Amino acid sequence: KLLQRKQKRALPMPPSPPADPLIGHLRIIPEHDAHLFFHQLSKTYGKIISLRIPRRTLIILNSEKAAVDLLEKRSSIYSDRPTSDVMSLMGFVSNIVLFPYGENFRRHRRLLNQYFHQKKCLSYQRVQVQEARRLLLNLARSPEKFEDHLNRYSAAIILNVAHGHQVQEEDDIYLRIAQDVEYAITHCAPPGSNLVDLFPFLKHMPSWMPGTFAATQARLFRPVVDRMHDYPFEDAKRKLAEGTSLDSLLSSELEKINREGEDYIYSAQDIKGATAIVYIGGVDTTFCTLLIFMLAMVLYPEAQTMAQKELDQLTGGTRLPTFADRKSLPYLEKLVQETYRWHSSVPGGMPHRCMEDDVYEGMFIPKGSIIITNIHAMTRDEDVYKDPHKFDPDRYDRGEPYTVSHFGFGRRICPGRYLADANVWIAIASILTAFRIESLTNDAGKPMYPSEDFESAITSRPKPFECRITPRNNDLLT
Ligand code: HEM
Repeated sequence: KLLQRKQKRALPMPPSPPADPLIGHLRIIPEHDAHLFFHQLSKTYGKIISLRIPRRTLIILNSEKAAVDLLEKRSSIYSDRPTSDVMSLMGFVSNIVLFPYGENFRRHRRLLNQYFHQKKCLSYQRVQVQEARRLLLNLARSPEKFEDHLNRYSAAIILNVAHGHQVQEEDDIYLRIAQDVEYAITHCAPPGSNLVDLFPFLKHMPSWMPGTFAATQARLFRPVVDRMHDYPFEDAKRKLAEGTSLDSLLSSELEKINREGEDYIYSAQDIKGATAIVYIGGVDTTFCTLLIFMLAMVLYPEAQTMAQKELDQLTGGTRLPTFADRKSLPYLEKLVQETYRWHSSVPGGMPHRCMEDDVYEGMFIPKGSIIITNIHAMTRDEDVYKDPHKFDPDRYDRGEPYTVSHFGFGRRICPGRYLADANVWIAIASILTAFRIESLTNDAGKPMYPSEDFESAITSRPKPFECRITPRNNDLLT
């Protein structure tokens, strides 16, 4: 075994750009849009790259094949996560995203699977259809606020099925709490990417030391994060006592805690953590995907026309689509898949951690390496997709494959993917049936196309843009 280990360690690591002494590649890794930088590096150094920063090795995977070969086919050693001190300081303590691979991870995964496995998600279709209709009415009423409406849609479904809460038209307290938490997360930087995470010892330094900014911020934001965990739980307890609960993850779990008490395998803390992460993992990702779809429709009107023709043929223009129609809408399916591929809403993926020394294609991957799944590079891989920057649903007729990377990999694959995919599909199908989405025009009637710019933290969305959203058939909007 010792010999094997020595033989592995004698192999070269994946290629890297030149490094500085001591700090390695720390200086060249940008704080923002690292996925673009890593993609660029892959053009010079190959699709698997290693970077060194103090106390850590990063292995960047820029190809879907490598990610599947390692994170899925060897999932028993690639399903760990690097720790995030910032997120723990902020109060995300019972949060599956941050759990190392082990018993707690498995317990939480089982809990989420109970509520979000493929068949269970069929029971949420009624809520999804109802929220899609409300989305259309909101878009008809104030099309210029399309961002707000898409955000509300994405939140309303999660809050209904996970928290048992029905979003209010005005000033909803759940949305307000979530907004505060979103602000907190974006101001503390994504896990693994800031100084406190790279040098965990910094969090014990006084907060005036340079470089400890994120830790101070994290502590400041703690009450906001605590509220996201505590408020829904207390609210659900109250509703259960009053007999006014809606069926949801939270109400079912509370009933089990009440029934089984201390013997129940999930504690109040577990349930609070699970509902919080379903919100954090599920709302912004869905919202960003829908914004990406809107931008694609403005920039690629022909794809939109094709999808609308297909929808009109099926529905006769007299009704809105339902989930039962999905199989009969092949062009729409390609358009949805192309939305996932064209621009991923989680372009840098979530980091995994390798638990054993490993060898892949003759390259050594040391135990403890952080594995970055560069989904952006995978879905824009020129060896797989012709003109990858182009939004082109017809590419799949030429034999190009649907991407499998947008929901991540292996035992860490997104547990909410069935719910998410249905949220995205019914929203897109409904919007395209009811509205035409177009660029604004200048005084001479020429289209003023928005630029294809994105802003990214963990999730990525188009920079704010304007468009014209006009009803195609008012009868569908009553
Ligand atoms: C279009 C929407 C969504 C996208 C693009 C998306 C994407 C992802 C990705 C890329 C990961 C990382 C997987 C990995 O580590 O390899 C992930 C993890 C996760 N997602 Fe999603 N997601 C979406 C919606 C949802 C929804 C609706 C939920 C909740 C119901 C959810 C809950 C989670 C959780 C809890 C994790 C962490 C899993 C773990 O660490 O084991 N996501 N998602």
